[in-house]
Amino acid sequence: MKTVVLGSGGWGTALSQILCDNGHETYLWSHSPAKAAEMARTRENPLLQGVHLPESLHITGDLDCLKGADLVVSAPPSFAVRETAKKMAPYLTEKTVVVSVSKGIERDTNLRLSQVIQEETGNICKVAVLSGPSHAEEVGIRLPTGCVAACLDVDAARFVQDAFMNDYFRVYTSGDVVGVELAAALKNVIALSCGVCDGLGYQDNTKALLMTRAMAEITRLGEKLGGSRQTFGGLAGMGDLIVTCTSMHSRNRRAGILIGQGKTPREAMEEVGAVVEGYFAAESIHQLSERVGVEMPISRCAYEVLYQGKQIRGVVAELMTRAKKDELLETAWL
Ligand SMILES: NC(=O)c1ccc[n+]([C@@H]2O[C@H](COP(=O)([O-])OP(=O)(O)OC[C@H]3O[C@@H](n4cnc5c(N)ncnc54)[C@H](O)[C@@H]3O)[C@@H](O)[C@H]2O)c1
Ligand SMILES: O=P(O)(O)OC[C@H](O)CO
Repeated sequence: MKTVVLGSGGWGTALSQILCDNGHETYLWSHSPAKAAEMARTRENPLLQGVHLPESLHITGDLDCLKGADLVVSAPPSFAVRETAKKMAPYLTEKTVVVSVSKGIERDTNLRLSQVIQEETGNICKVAVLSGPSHAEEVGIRLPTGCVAACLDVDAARFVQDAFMNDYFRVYTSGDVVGVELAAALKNVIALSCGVCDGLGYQDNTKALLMTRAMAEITRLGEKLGGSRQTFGGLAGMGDLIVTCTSMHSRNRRAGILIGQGKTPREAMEEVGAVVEGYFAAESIHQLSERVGVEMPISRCAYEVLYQGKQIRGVVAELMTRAKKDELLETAWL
């Protein structure tokens, strides 16, 4: 079949390689024609160092590659999902499946990214999401990885599973689009916070405390917004939280380390040099949790440090000395 990946960051590029490996006619589109030409010439993406892209991969800056596509992968950073969806819309038919792989929440509207795509494409096509513990750097060198393909339409979820699954990329299906998408966005704020702990010199006890209590608050908000509890204990939830909080591949964690060492959020993001979704998601999550009345102490503290200039050590002391709780009463997700 014909597949098109829109967005040539590390993740779009790694996914386009899987689709090539699986024998699909695959196009990787970059919003920068110059960048597309350079990648086509070198067969490399500087964001995915050491990976030589398959000769069968078509790399282009021309949106006409979308003509007749069976599967379209939406892979830009969250801030560009709406403009990318507007661009793809004229090419879609009722047979096209669009799969969103970006991890975030749209600023201003606080919509999930599949909702943004659905808004811009009408109900022409089916929209699925693909998420899980999956750093592009490792998928790029074909290390065993697992993800979840979620769609309300079971056939579309299976279609995505079939398109991507192979001996190094295992895909499970799910009907919980809301949970899978929220888990992806929410964990980025926690990965950034784990990085801050590293930057401060805190060690393993602190990070285990942070990750475990973060799961409780992520699940609280996710369920309130319509996600299934089980999803947060699965690959897209716990799995992605673990990988992002512990890996040096994580841009969110790396930005957090720099902030913990004293850099401002802006300086940290510039130094990381790739999209740090957790910074943007922190604001949306703060607004969403306030709107629906869900307590999220860790995410709120991250918001206060990132957007209100609160002192990190003061915030940590505040978290540690919150009102006393009973763990079983407070850990409904278990
Ligand atoms: N990198 C990963 O391991 C990984 C894994 C899973 C999900 N994701 C998610 O995928 C999304 C993309 O991340 P990434 O790591 O591929 O990005 P990246 O940081 O590697 O690169 C960002 C890319 O976005 C492109 N871009 C910038 N403005 C654009 C626009 N207006 N329209 C289209 N493209 C534009 C740039 O050309 C650049 O190539 C993010 O939401 C991220 O959370 C990333
Ligand atoms: O590099 P990060 O922090 O954006 O994380 C990438 C993926 O979400 C890991 O699954």
